[in-house]
Formats: sequence, C-alpha cells, structure tokens
Amino acid sequence: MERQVQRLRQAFRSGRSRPLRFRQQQLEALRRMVQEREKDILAAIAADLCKSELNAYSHEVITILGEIDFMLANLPELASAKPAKKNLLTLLDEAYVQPEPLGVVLIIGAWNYPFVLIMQPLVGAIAAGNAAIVKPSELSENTAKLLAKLLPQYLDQDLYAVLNGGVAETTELLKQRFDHILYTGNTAVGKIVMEAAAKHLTPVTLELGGKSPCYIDRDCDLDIACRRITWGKYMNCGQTCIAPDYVLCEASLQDQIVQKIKETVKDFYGENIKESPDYERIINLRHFKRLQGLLEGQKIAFGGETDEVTRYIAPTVLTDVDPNSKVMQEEIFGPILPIVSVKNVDEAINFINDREKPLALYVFSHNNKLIKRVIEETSSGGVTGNDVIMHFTVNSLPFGGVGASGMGAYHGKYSFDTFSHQRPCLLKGLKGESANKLRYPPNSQSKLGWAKFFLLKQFNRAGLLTLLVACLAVVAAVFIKASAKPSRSPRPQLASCLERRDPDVAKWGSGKRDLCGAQLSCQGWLRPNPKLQGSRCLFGVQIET
Ligand SMILES: NC(=O)C1=CN([C@@H]2O[C@H](COP(=O)(O)OP(=O)(O)OC[C@H]3O[C@@H](n4cnc5c(N)ncnc54)[C@H](O)[C@@H]3O)[C@@H](O)[C@H]2O)C=CC1
Ligand SMILES: CC(C)=CCC/C(C)=C/CC/C(C)=C/C(=O)O
Repeated sequence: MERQVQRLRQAFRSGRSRPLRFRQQQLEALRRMVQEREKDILAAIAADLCKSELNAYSHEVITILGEIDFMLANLPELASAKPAKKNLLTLLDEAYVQPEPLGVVLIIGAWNYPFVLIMQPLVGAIAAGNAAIVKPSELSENTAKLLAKLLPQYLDQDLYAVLNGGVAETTELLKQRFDHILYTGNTAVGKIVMEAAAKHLTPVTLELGGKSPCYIDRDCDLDIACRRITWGKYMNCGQTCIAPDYVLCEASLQDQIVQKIKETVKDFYGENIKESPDYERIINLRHFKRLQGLLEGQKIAFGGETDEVTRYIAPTVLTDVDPNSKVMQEEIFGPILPIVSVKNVDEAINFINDREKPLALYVFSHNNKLIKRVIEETSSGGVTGNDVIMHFTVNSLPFGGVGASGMGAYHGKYSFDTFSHQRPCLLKGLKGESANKLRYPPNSQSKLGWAKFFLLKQFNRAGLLTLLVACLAVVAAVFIKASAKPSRSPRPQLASCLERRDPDVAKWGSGKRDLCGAQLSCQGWLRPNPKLQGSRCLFGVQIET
C-alpha cells in the first residue's frame, strides 16, 4: 500500500496532473466512461441496492455528469490567479492568490450512493490537479468492483488508483500520509479517520450523518409537505444521509400527516410496495436487524412489515414517539419516520438545539419569517425550506456537515477549493528601497506611525485609482501655482545665499533689506540658528518681490 501511495506521489511530483489541459482531458475521459459504460454502472448500483436503473440514473449518474460539466465549464476561472487587495506599502507590487493542487488525496466512499459518493469528490480532486486514491465501500461490492475495473481504463493510471477492501484495508491505508482525505460515512468512523489524519497533519473533509429534523408548521400546505417528505424519506429505502430522519409537529397535526403520508406512499409505490421498482431494499442483514430493533415498542401508524429474506422493510410511520426511545437516539438510516409532538416552533427549536447538529434541517411553513427564524436560531450542515434533500442538487451550494454531522464541504466550486491550496503570492520590484527604511531597524515611534498609515489602509483597485488621482491633483495644483506667480527665488537657494551674505541674520532686527536679489522685510527678531535652514532662516521674513 505504501508503494502504491509513493507511486502516486512520484507521478504528482512529475507535474503531469497540473496543466489545465490534462485535467480537462481526464474529466472528459470520466464523462466518456459514464456515458459509454452507463449500463454496467446502473447494473452495479441496482445489484447493490436493489435499485431500478431509472433510479440509479436519477439518484447517481445525473449528478456526476452535471458535476463534470460544471468543472469543464469553470476550470479556467477556478484555477486562475485572483488579484488581491494591497496596502500602500505594496501599491506598486503584484499581489494575487494562486490556487494549487494539494498533492495525493484519499477519497473514502459509503455504500448508500456508492457511485456518486466516490465520483463527485474524484471530479473535484482531478479538477484541482491532484493525484487521488479512491476507496469505495465494501458493502456496495458491485459498484466497488466496477470502479476498480473502469477507472484505470479511462484515467491516468499513475495518478489515479482504486483500492478496494474493508475495515482492515482502510485502516492500513489510513496509516499512509495524504495531503487531504475526504471521508463519507458514519460519525464513529469519521473520528477514526480524523485521528489517523492527525498523525500526518492531513486536513480532512468529513461527510458524516446524523438525525435531520423536519419541522412541519401548523401554517403550511400539508398535502405538499407530506408529498415531499415521503419522496425524500423513502428514497433509497430511507438510506440517505440527508433524508428527514424524524418529524416535529404539533400533536393536532399528527393524524393528518400520517394519513397524507400513507396516501402518498400508495400513490408512489402502489398497493403492493414490494413489487414497486421504485422501492429499494436494506443494504445488508446487519442494518436490517438494526432497523427491526428500532420498531420494538413503538406505535406503528402504518407500515412496519418486514421480510428478512429480501431485507424488505415497508415505508413506516411511528406516532407519539418518546424522544428518549431508541429510534430517537441514533440515525435511523432506513424507511422509518417517527413523529414527535411539540407545542410550537419555540419548542421545536429547543428540541433541535438540545441535540447534535444535524446534516440537514427541513422546515415546512407558509410563513417565510418562521422558516428564517428556525434557520437563524438553529444550526445544521444544510437547509431546505418547504422541501427535503434538494439543497444537495444545487452545486453552487456547499454540501457538508457541521459539528457531529461533519466538517468541510464540496460540490462544484467548493470541491475545487477543498482540494486546492489557496497560495498567497506577492511579487515585489527592486526599486523604492528607500521606503523600506520604515521597516528596518532601528524602529521608532514615527516609523510606527508611518507603518500604521501604510499598512492599515487597504486599497482595492478603486481606492488605488482615487489615491493616484489625488496625487496627480496635488502635483497639478503645485505646478499651476508655481507657474502662475512671478518666479521667486526658490527658498533653499535664498536661504543659502542669506547664509553666505549675512550668516548672522539673527541680529538683523526689523526693517527692509535688499538681499540676494530679493526685497526682504523682517517682521521680528530671528532666533539665532547655527544651521540656517531655508524655511527657518526666512521665518518671520516676508519676501516682497
Ligand atoms: N454526509 C454525506 O454526504 C453522507 C453521509 N453518509 C453517512 O454514512 C453513514 C452510512 O454509511 P456507513 O454505514 O458508515 O458506510 P460504510 O459502512 O460504507 O463505511 C464508510 C466507509 O468507511 C470505511 N470504514 C468502515 N468502518 C471503518 C473503520 N472502522 N475504519 C476505517 N474505515 C472504515 C468503509 O470501508 C467505507 O469505505 C450514515 O451515517 C450516513 O449518514 C452517507 C452518505 C452520504
Ligand atoms: C433527481 C434528484 C433530486 C436526485 C437527488 C439525488 C440524491 C438524493 C442524492 C443524494 C446523494 C447523497 C449525498 C446521499 C446521502 O445523503 O446519503
């Protein structure tokens, strides 16, 4: 494994992954792979999750094609140097931020969306110019095997590798040093990943899970709310990290919500849900039995049927759920929807804030102010108002968790940034060395004063222009003034002449004198000044002509 990582590191060191054209070629190859091998990809996902090819395409393939198109369209801009604001001291220098690849990155995927959760981060890693190792989940073995077969056929084999395996292999892999790790999976393993990364000071993006609440306000369209909740909850048999985990609502709404979700389930999946091609199955027996356990002691409003042989669990709603019961203590990650009663939105906000920060938060209400209030008074990885899941599909929104639901984010520009180092660059010329006296020792109060002036003023392009115009205005004003009046002997010459002709001007007293070609009148005694300075020597002296 170490050799494999070293091989990627050497390939990265060659610089081959950095040219934009190379990155674009790799992304175009990925797009070709998805298009040419679509059937194999859909078949693998279907086999892993008992998912129809239509759902596999809409749940996973569409997202990847969209992400690749985004990167190809925006890569020149994303990868370009960004000019930076300067201060007075660096006015004449070049300041910019240069995105650069991090190096060799590791992407660990989860089983519930086995294709998109590997490919979407990989698109970002390639776009940012990195080398990458991907480690699909062993639980979605068909997709994992297919990725191991296909990726080397389409991508540069020295820069991108697939490593398959379970806990043991992943544990071994995590001993290697990477320049970034993006992990998708459960929070417990997220901590393991972070601990392993810490040994190498490797930054991580953790896409974890959690219990995503869904508050249904009394002032909302219950038909639409229940329809959308049903779609997001039972998609992929509830095995979606951003699925609404539980509903919070006033007790008076509970029966209507149950009825409307029940009707929607029938509308979506028909009378015999088991036969529906749109209804998936639980990934394995361990998760199946875990979910069965969550049903124990609960009031099942509808659903609850299970079949161990096919790992089928019917779309299920639980009512009057005790917040302390097991189903409310862990992420459900299955087709079970508990309804917990709260008196009002205040209680709902407190309920949410009394628990770990969820990956997603959903609020249904006609009252936009109420939605905004819930957003302002809670925290979550992401939010969709009056719907569920859909924030995932907007790649201009960063997708990620907060607190126990994760750290960092990706999708679109955010993927590029996650896999890049934003390198600050300042290019100075060799002129203007005199200005550097300000920063050289010995320091002084006046140097500090100037430093404050120069360094604390931030100039953007407009500010610079204003300053230059102001300087030009001053120069013009001085020039105009000087050219408009009879030329007076420039003070420094006059002063030195005075010094030569009358070094002891201090005894001059008041009166008029012709001196050095100028008519001078002294308005008062001059103080003796051993070093006659131009301005000092003329202090109190009026130049008549
Ligand atoms: N935030 C997000 O985008 C997503 C989060 N998730 C979360 O993932 C969880 C479900 O996925 P899991 O069952 O965890 O997926 P999983 O069992 O597939 O594990 C995820 C990855 O971690 C590796 N892994 C598992 N145990 C490990 C260990 N002890 N040491 C090292 N590596 C280990 C696996 O090999 C796999 O590649 C849920 O909590 C869900 O909310 C799932 C999908 C998306
Ligand atoms: C067409 C459409 C709205 C697709 C949504 C796709 C979807 C649900 C992707 C989820 C990927 C993901 C992060 C899953 C997860 O949360 O576990």
